[in-house]
Amino acid sequence: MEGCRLQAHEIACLRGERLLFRGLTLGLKPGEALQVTGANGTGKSSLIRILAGLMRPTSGQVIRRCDIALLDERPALDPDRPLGEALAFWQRMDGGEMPLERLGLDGLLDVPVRYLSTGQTKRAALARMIGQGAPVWLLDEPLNGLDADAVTLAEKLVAEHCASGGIAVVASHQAFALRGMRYLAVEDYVS
Ligand SMILES: Nc1ncnc2c1ncn2[C@@H]1O[C@H](COP(=O)(O)OP(=O)(O)OP(=O)(O)O)[C@@H](O)[C@H]1O
Repeated sequence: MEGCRLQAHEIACLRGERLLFRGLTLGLKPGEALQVTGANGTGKSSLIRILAGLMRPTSGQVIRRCDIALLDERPALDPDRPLGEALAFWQRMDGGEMPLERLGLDGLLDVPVRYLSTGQTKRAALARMIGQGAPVWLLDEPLNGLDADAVTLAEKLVAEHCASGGIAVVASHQAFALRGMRYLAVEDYVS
């Protein structure tokens, strides 16, 4: 993860008729974490999608010098398959280990994905993201639907990722406890 970098230089995002932000610059090195804050609709998810390479910035440049894993509201798990099979599909593709027991998923492997609760689905999405083994984690509202214990676990998993040289960007209007976290308020980049 040593040469890994995630940088955005003077990026702007126009969606429809609305300029969400402009002149936004950020840079993250191994071990660093950033929380993107802002009220609903200010552009947190849009920024995450731009950093992930799923959307082009209207202007400016993004530099990604390593693999990226994205966690958002779409877990990309086949709703008709049992959770174990849906995760095994990604494990074959990605090759990494998923901490199923730690995430409390080991007892749910026979349950079809569509029957999982909101929090269980989020924990499954976390497992999938971890299994990707990517140095950069982009997490869009990772705490939505999690109970207090699962919130603490998610914070711990991100802390461990950064402690081992990973990079994390967390977009959330909720508090995310992480020592050394930096903050970027999208509203500061509204024209
Ligand atoms: N495809 C689109 N075309 C036009 N406008 C869009 C599109 N997708 C999102 N928007 C608008 O862009 C704005 C920012 O959306 P975004 O999802 O990035 O905000 P957010 O800060 O993540 O919000 P929330 O906290 O509610 O998740 C919103 O006003 C939204 O309606």
